Amino acid sequence: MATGVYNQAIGAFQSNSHINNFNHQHKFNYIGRLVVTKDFFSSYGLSKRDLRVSKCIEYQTSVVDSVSSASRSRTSDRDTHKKSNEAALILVRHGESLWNEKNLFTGCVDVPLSKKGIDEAIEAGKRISSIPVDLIFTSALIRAQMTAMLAMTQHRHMKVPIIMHNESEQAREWSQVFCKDTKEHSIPVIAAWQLNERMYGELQGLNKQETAQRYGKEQVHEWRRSYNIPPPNGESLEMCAERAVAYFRDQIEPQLLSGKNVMVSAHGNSLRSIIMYLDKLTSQEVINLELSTGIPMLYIFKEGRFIRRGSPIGPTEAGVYAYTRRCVYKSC
Ligand SMILES: O=C(O)[C@@H](CO)OP(=O)(O)O
Repeated sequence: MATGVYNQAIGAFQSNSHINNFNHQHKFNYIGRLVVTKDFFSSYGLSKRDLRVSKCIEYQTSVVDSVSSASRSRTSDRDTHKKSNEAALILVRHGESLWNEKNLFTGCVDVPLSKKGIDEAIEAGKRISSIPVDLIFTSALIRAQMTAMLAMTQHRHMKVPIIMHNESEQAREWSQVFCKDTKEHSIPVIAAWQLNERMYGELQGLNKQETAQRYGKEQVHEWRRSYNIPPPNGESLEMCAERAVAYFRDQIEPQLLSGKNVMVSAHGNSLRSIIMYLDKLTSQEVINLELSTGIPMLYIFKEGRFIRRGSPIGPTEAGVYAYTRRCVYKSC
């Protein structure tokens, strides 16, 4: 296996001013630390010369696309000729919701993004704007759907995300698109309840800080972060994982296997359970896994394995860490 190893993690997951400067100076955006095979390069029609962009890396990554308009017009060709058995998986927790802002337990309550959440979703879109996306999965909740849609407004391919309505024969029939070219410039979006936030039971709508004062920090921490202890009448992470990971394996993995690049826009706990599966975390390790709102995380799927990429390395980048295994729990 011819493999280029990129040792320096800088780039698309750093601050946006950095990204903008970087894009201005170079033809390509890029995604931090990557292991990319030769096949993966050629599958997007990128040459080694095209990919020489930074003193910090040898080559560019093939999941990253050229920003030039000429290259943009070649995108569909490139996609058509894609033969690689590698695919990109982008996971993004929705931007801040109006209830995150108020510090309320949200769970399956369908709350929209706050102003800050909208900005976060747009910033998330900038970070992934050079990664071709073939298919989007979101939860059934509006905050995840808004995040996916807003993120895609920033994408270089300018494809239009279209929600697939599979709830009835009529819904399928009535939402058909009859132009091949228009279809090619669209990205199907599949909304699935299985990717919803874990159901928080009787905590939904309560203030997190007041709940910690009432029941004690430790009890609330147990409800929020233990693996198999559910909040009153709610789902534990284990229960959430049963549906979210099953959905991921049955519906999302086959798409990656077929070479499609997939974005999943979902929630703190549904994504924690999926990451637990992808990174083979133990039920102890997942306790310390925290996800930031609106920070995309990139995985490369190759030969049945998920290779995690994308979180920047270095103390100065703490503000944009997508997630950290070791975090200090804060009762907020
Ligand atoms: O309220 C919720 O639904 C979740 C995510 O915001 O909270 P927690 O941080 O407890 O997982």
